[in-house]
Amino acid sequence: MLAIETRALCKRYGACMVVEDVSLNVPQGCVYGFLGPNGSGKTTTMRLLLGLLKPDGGTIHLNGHDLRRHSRMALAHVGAFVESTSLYEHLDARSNLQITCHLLEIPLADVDRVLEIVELRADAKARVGTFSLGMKQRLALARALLGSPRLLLLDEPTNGLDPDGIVAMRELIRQLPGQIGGTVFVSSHMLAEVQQIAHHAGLMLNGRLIIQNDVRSLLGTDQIVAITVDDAVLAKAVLEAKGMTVEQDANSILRLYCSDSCSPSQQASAANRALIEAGLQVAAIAPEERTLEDVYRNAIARHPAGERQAA
Ligand SMILES: Nc1ncnc2c1ncn2[C@@H]1O[C@H](COP(=O)(O)OP(=O)(O)OP(=O)(O)O)[C@@H](O)[C@H]1O
Repeated sequence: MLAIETRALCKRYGACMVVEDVSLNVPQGCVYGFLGPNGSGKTTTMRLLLGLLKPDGGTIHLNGHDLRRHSRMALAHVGAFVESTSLYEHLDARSNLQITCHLLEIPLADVDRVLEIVELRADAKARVGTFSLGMKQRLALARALLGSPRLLLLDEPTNGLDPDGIVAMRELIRQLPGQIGGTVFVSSHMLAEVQQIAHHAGLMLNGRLIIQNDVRSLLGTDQIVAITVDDAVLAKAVLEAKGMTVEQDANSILRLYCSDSCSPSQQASAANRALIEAGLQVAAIAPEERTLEDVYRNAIARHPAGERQAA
């Protein structure tokens, strides 16, 4: 059973389709990074998942329950913060959480548990108006954690945070699946951040989910070998004469594009041998690490929706 499963989810505003044919597969127990530039449809999708918006087409299942038919069961173990989080600034952190407990009929004892998780226990009696943005975000996260949800939806939790706040939130999110025994679905446009914490990722563009996979597969086995050599022009000619595909960048680093029939390490050895036989000095030769940013840029370049956006 998936934590979130949507099929052909659609939402339009007027004539504009802002979520189109989105089929999410979010496994249990993972951090799922829901990525995309501003306006790509992430928040709208999250509002659909929470039943705050009605879809124009498609289905949503949360923890195996159909959101349309059995919304109470589907949302029973879901916590969220979506967009600007409203906190009572004139009250202290504990009181803010207690109000939510009263509203949702959650035992007050849960307040200490969630304050502990977000590391705000020492500030429980401080007025929220005096909190930094990072502390407010963590308090909003604490509120979403009340009632022990098994699925947590977080919309841009690092928005507006300074570097320290981003690191603190990232570390919190990384640990959440273990702490809640469940799944964290987190939207962001900060790909490098998400790459550090997400096991799975989905990439949105112009309302469409253009890629979805586990992060390891998305980053793939390295298919490019970077080579630093004393004479890049000669080296390129030597490798091309051996039938290899090579490009030279502005810093005279060569990129060897590996063929499917050979692993990157085999190609690296073959290239190294050829260069040394040609009397060249190889300073460095190693598979190049890909990032989610690379994956995303490639996908946008290849995808028709990306061409529309670029036009
Ligand atoms: N209530 C609305 N009425 C009309 N259009 C809307 C409404 N809400 C969102 N949109 C449009 O839907 C598209 C997707 O917006 P959405 O907020 O879902 O994107 P997003 O990926 O979350 O962006 P951001 O990262 O900026 O929050 C945008 O073009 C936006 O202008």
